[in-house]
Amino acid sequence: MGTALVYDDEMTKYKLLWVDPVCELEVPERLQVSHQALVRSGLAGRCVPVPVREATDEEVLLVHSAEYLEGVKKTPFMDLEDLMAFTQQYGDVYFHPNIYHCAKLAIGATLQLVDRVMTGKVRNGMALVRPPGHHSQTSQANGFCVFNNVAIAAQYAKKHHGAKRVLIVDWDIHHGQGIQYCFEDDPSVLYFSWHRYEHQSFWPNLRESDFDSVGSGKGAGFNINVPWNQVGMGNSDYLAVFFHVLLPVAYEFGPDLVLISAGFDSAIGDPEGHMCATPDIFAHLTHLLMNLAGGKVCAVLEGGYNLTSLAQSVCQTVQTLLGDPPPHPANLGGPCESALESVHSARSVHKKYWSCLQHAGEPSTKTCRPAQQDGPQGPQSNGGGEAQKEAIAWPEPLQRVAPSVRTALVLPDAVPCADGCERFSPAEGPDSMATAGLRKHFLKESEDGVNVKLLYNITALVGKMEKNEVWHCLPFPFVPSYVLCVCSKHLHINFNHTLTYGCGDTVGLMQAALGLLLPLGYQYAPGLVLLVRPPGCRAREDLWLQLTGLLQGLAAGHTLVLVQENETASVGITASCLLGNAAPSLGSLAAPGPEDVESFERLRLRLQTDWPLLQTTETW
Ligand SMILES: NCCCNCCCCCS
Ligand SMILES: [Zn+2]
Repeated sequence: MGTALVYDDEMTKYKLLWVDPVCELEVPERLQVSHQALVRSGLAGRCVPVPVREATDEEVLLVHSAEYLEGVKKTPFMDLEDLMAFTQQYGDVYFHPNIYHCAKLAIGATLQLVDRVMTGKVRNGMALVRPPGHHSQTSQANGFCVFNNVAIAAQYAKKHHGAKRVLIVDWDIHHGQGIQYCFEDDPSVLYFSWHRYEHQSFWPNLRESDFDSVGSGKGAGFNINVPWNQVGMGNSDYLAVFFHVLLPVAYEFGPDLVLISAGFDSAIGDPEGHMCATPDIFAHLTHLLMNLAGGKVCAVLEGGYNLTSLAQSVCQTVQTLLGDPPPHPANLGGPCESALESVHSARSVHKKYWSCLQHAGEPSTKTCRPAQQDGPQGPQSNGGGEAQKEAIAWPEPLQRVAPSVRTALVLPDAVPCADGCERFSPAEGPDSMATAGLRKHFLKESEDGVNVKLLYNITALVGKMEKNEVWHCLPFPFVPSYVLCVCSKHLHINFNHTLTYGCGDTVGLMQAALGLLLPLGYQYAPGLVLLVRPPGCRAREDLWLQLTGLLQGLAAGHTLVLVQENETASVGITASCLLGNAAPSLGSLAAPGPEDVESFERLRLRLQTDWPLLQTTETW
């Protein structure tokens, strides 16, 4: 199944007709540069093009009031004076004779995407739209938004596709208050948003954007706000929130659809965000969501006002939706103190609603630490609207070149090759340092009779992966069961980092994968991931497929999965996972067993000093 791309340049045909320094950022070029970047990189050509359509009144009314819709309907016939007057009643937004048409196309594009994903015509996709939507509310436009595209899409998916649980991930740098208000008391829609907040001093300056707005009534626990109280947040801060707040809850929630309010003003260089996360991080954020909901992920453009980082981030997102493994994550350290405070606050206020957070600490009674002079990544201009003094530069994301063979299988002749894969012939070609290292190690082990021929094949495969000729492979059969990460600097297998972690059940393993293995792996930055399925894991096939999917975020996707002799049946589904197809949904996860929680916490606390991406609370 493919990846849909929904775009129409009609949505570039409105713009600001008067002087307004707040709104001048929201320009038609935002959509043009994003689409052109997708075309030039060849990514658009790999997507399934899906036409836009206008939303019907009924679809607009899923979220907005009739009187608001009636008012907006009049704007195409207004002259400049009336348009300015009409605009005055709302905040930080502008109208144009063609914006009503474009706003209906933005909803229609989003719903076209939802239709194709929910009916299985495509696996996932992206809608490149403007005007954005996440700030607009029942009866008002706000923050460049006229209709709430993503909120309407969630209601539409429930009503027309029987979606029971919809997860909305809003990674835009502004709080999508319009979405929060829409689902405040609705437990069928889990809304997650991080946003620049600076203790309510950043727009839209709302008290209800803070971490203690958790939803109300039956919706309590289904609204998660992670406020950024400093600018300069980077890749490690974003990943820490995914590993320790969003993903554990998302897997417990078990959505049947994921909508991403994909705003890229949270990327480096953005005049609104003032953050430092690089465009490649959106490849990882997208990847980490792609095994939820059986892979049904719809990304919908919201903000993003630096045309360079916007275009690069859109490409990173779409290339990952297409199934290409993300690049090696760049310069990961631990999250900064301010980010840790935000992570801790969100976890502690939600521990009563989500069993995966049951061991989170209590809300910190500490007053917030005196603000550092500089943001975590050095000096940033501190004003919301201040123009950045020095132009921010960052390296262009590296080309993510797809090797000729994506997944190779080393199988006994009797076992049929899974479709889409290549059967790998035994080792040939000169030993690289890497394969020599592996060979030396494995041969040392060969006293206990492990299949030496197989080992040669494995080491040859590693050599091919190292030369990026093959991404994944599935040599088979194999005996021992341990997972080891092979570091990327030079190949040494450092068993100090072998992490043995016994789990009672699937839930415990899944939470350990999210809160321990992934942060550790991302920080360790291995050159190769060797995933060995222990005997008898057929019983947890879906869990192992989740792990196989998630771990492809490491080592630029170079994954070696070793399968037991008696598990021929799992070769096909494992190969499918290595080919980029989503793992089957786990559904909603139950509570992890207390003993699992105990051992998980003990291990995390022991390791977090050396591996700061494991931290979930501030260290002071
Ligand atoms: N000082 C007021 C700044 C208002 N900025 C509005 C930004 C809307 C972003 C939509 S993603
Ligand atoms: Zn925004």
